[in-house]
Amino acid sequence: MAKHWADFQYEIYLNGMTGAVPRLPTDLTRLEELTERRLGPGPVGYVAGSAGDGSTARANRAALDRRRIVPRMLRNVAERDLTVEVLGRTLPAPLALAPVGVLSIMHPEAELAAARAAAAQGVPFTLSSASSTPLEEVAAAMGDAERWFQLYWARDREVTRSFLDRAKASGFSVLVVTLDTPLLAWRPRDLDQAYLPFLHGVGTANYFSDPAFRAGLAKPPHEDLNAAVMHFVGMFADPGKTWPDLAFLREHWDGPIVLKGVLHPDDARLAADAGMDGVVVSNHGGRQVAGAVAAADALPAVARAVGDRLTVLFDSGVRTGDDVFKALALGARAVLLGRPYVYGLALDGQPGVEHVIRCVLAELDLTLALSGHAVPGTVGAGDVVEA
Ligand SMILES: Cc1cc2nc3c(=O)[nH]c(=O)nc-3n(C[C@H](O)[C@H](O)[C@H](O)COP(=O)(O)O)c2cc1C
Ligand SMILES: O=C(O)C(=O)c1ccccc1
Repeated sequence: MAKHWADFQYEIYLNGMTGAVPRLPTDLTRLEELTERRLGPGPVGYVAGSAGDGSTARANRAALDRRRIVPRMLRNVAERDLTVEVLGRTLPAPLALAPVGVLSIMHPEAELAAARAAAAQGVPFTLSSASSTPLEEVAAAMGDAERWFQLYWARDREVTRSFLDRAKASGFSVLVVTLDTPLLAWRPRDLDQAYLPFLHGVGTANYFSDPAFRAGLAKPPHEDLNAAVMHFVGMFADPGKTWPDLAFLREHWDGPIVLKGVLHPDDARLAADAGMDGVVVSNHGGRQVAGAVAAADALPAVARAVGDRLTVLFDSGVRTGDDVFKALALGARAVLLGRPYVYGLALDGQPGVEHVIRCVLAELDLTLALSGHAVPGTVGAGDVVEA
């Protein structure tokens, strides 16, 4: 019998009767405010903030809220199984942790705590290129648990090639190439606080430890931090890239490649034509293009265009289990969870991230069951309406 994630519900009730309450609330939408109280406005501003006036981040939420689930009855949901096949591997649920850089601004154990939490729950962890911890250390903390590597596609080919080699050698299976951040967007909240973590060297661990990156420096990073940071700023992303450049990545990465930040169906078709394995329909949590289409509004057309050729993943605005359900109904095979786990990390390290994962999946399990689904695969367009 498959694991019932919903059992977490009675675990909380029964523990609560003996006076043991969860250290974090089960309403995950409260975590941002709690984190702000704990850490102050700079770090939380960076995580919670978005591009421009914040309209894209709000649109992400509105697009999910506007979809309403239409539950079906009497369909035998006694035995449920949230397992899904994604990119050739079996995941315990249609969920992975999204790549989030600079996690040390949230918690001293940063990516190590988040990766251990994901591993403990069996959920894939996606490590950002801009992690605060070198990828080899994160891999070592994960045993043989499923891990994906997010690539910021550097201007410098040798650095990119070195990252791919290192990620491969450290057992990262899926390459997630982020396309929507060739430049950092206009982010007023960070501008007004003059708060940008990587200008202090945070989130540069993979670069500063990389032989190909260091070859471009006159002095090692610890001797001239400013020069190393400016070298990073000038090369970690490349606005000059075009679709034919993907051949280089396809040539140097044997496993699945997923393009993150696709919103237009034609871009999804180009991804398939370039030999990619999947896309993440995402607007980077509203952090890149102010005024962009909500990710959930873009999802159905992308799924219709390439759903039979590519694995379609989704992020941007997912906060609860019912959001995951809605994403499945709109055409996603699985969902990446972003900010909620980052707040769980800030508030309680590894246990905080595990709490967030377990809450989302318990709620998803219950939403599926109460809507008439024993498995994610039966969820479809007919299960939601647009209100
Ligand atoms: C603080 C922060 C840092 C992020 N860093 C990265 C990153 O390094 N690479 C990347 O591909 N996406 C990054 N993202 C975007 C996430 O992967 C994801 O697309 C986004 O958080 C989804 O939106 P949501 O958190 O509102 O659900 C970052 C997001 C946040 C909030
Ligand atoms: O802040 C972000 O959204 C992001 O993607 C990023 C980019 C560079 C370094 C760290 C995070």
